[in-house]
Amino acid sequence: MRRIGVLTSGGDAPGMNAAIRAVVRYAIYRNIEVLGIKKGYKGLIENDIKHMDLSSVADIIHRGGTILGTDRCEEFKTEEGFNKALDNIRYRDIDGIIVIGGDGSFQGARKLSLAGIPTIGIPGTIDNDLAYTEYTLGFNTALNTILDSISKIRDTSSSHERTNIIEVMGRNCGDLALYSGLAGGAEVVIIPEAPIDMDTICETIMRGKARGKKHSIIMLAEGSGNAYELKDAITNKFDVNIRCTVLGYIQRGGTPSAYDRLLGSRLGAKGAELLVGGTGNVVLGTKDNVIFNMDIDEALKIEKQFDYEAYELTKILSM
Ligand SMILES: Nc1ncnc2c1ncn2[C@@H]1O[C@H](COP(=O)(O)OP(=O)(O)O)[C@@H](O)[C@H]1O
Ligand SMILES: O=P(O)(O)OC[C@H]1O[C@](O)(COP(=O)(O)O)[C@@H](O)[C@@H]1O
Repeated sequence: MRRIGVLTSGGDAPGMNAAIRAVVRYAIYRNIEVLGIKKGYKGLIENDIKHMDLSSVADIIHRGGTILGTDRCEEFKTEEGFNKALDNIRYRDIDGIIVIGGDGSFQGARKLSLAGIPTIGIPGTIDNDLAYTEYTLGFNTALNTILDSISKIRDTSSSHERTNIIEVMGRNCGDLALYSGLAGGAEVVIIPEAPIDMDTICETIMRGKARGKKHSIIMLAEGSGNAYELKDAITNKFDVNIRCTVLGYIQRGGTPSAYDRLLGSRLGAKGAELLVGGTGNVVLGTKDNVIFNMDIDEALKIEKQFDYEAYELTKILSM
């Protein structure tokens, strides 16, 4: 290998910059040239690709977002778009590509590998919805951002003796709501993996009030509904002082936590090391904090296990 590319794709996530920095610096350390592909797969289609040197990744390790930009590029899924991308990869003499993103991005990486371009996937998404790995880049930072918000919302909810519904990201995966609910002392956690009926929600809030609780927190994953609709449904059932907070994109930005900077640095360097050594069509992950690699197809087949223990513990501890 003489020249590798790196791109970030799908939703951005804190820690992606640490990973880009590690890819670039590790490859240069091994005398390999790195090209930065802008806006995910869109940059491949539009030939928006830049040479990167040591200083292109200076002063980014502490920044959220991604310096390469990202995109949800529908065109790349079409045959025409994919072929344009392939032409540009060949035109730029790119020998292999590191893709930092989620499962959709890995589908794209898999297709490139099948077309003869070795790819390595680095898991980057705040949702933590990739089953094959313990943690994805950005999840830890987003969790801490949510926890900070829960603490603030608890203060005011307590003063006003209110229930607050906090809606967080997570389309198919409730990890952000579940673990922030456990760490933030929520009374109710509503996630796609564990549907809950309205009566149970109302009874939990009423039971808390009856034993003198000043406030209740309901964590709602976006994949399980809308905070304002839930509020209406609860207030139709019983008289309760309730407010909603939709955290939105605040969860995706911000300076990455120590954990995500370390994870990004380790995954980025390992990805470059493997690619330079000729390995392709794999994704990187961690198990017991040790980095491993796995065939992309195998990794994408693994189904996420629901952490029932954490879910039950949240209920027990918030009695
Ligand atoms: N089946 C697919 N084939 C080729 N490319 C895909 C496929 N699915 C997704 N992608 C590419 O990956 C990008 C990111 O996917 P998306 O699902 O939006 O985010 P994530 O990677 O975080 O799951 C898409 O915009 C598209 O360019
Ligand atoms: O930025 P967009 O396109 O509005 O996407 C919002 C979605 O992105 C996420 O933040 C992360 O999604 P990814 O899996 O693409 O990283 C989801 O939680 C959220 O539903």
